[in-house]
Amino acid sequence: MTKPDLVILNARELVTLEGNSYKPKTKEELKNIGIIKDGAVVVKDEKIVAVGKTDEIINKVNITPKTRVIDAKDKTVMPGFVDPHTHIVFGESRERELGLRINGREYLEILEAGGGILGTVESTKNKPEIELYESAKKRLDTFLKEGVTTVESKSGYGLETETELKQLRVSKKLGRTHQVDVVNTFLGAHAIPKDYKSYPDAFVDLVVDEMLPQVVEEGLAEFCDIFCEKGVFSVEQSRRVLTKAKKAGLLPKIHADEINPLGGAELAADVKAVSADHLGKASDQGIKRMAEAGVVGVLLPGTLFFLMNDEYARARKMIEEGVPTALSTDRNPGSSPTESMSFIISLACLKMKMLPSEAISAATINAAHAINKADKIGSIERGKQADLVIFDMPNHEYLPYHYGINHVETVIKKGTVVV
Ligand SMILES: N=CN[C@@H](CCC(=O)O)C(=O)O
Ligand SMILES: [Zn+2]
Repeated sequence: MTKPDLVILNARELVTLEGNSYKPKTKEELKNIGIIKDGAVVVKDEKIVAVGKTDEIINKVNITPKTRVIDAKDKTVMPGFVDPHTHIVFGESRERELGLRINGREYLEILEAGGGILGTVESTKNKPEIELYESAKKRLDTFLKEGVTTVESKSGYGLETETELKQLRVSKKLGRTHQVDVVNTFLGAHAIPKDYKSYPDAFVDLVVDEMLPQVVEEGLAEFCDIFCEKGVFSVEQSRRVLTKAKKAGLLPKIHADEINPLGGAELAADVKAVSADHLGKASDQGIKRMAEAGVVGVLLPGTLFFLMNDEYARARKMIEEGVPTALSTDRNPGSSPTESMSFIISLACLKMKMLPSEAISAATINAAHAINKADKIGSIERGKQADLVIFDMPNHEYLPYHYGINHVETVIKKGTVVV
């Protein structure tokens, strides 16, 4: 065997997630996370070149003085987490809204009154590109320490062409310069700006006729998303934006049925979206249609937790019906200010009754499918990018169990130790 750059040996549990690079895990498959006891991984030129039991690998591998050898005795090794839904490029966060919400104001009510997303729009417009870059970089640093090695990043705090493009350029630069890989999504239709309050369709015109062509022309995004919600964008407006985006070469995603059951899940199936996200109020029919169409359901329990909801998305129903489920932090300045994928996994188990194995599948290989990158990341398999995390814990079940703690000890990105 060629001389490896890095070898991890003796992992008590090596959680490979193997076998689903071309199709996301559904139903029973979610529980099967491909654990190798006393596992080893071999890395060469940023890629995984061998995976197996330590005693088998050690006989095959040609360790040289240049090989970095990591002893993972008593540790658990997993693929880097993939976060398929974030809003990390923004001006200011909105901690003042916490007191308002504790006193009974609703999230959509705050938005209606010009706060919420619209408040962040103001602070984002006024920030120079370099400041947006520096603050988002810090968020990526935190993600990396939490074991997240790829994130999707949305615009949506501009709501006019110049600021939307500014956010996407910042995000793209982060992808080039930061160790965390960043995948861009255009979310020009994230809220209706104040000036368009009485003319929402005119704002949709602006999104599809002015913003979208420039985003595509500059190659600033792979996906297009929209906030389909009562008082924000209707199902028909969402259909229009996503259909146009698809024609222009961007893959559709949708913020669907987060707070009200509008039919966003059904629309996701109609337009063959890559993912439908939130789904707190998705209907039975919507769930069935998503399963048939193979739309990944990205669940964001951190958001419903932070918005003090008692009800969570019906993960068990979705799994039973065959929706490929994924998990995300939804890192943003107002409804989910966290980078902790581990905490999200705990919430998925405690509030949505997902098993630890199911939640881990949802945060790795299925999350990679939600951003169309499962051929490269999301599992520990030969030929995949060497994005690996070593956790100081005896098994995978310990992750959601000992909650609110970062168990990450070492992060390896493209074969290099970065944490
Ligand atoms: N729900 C809509 N958009 C974001 C929240 C953005 C914000 O509150 O700033 C979300 O996914 O939760
Ligand atoms: Zn979002």
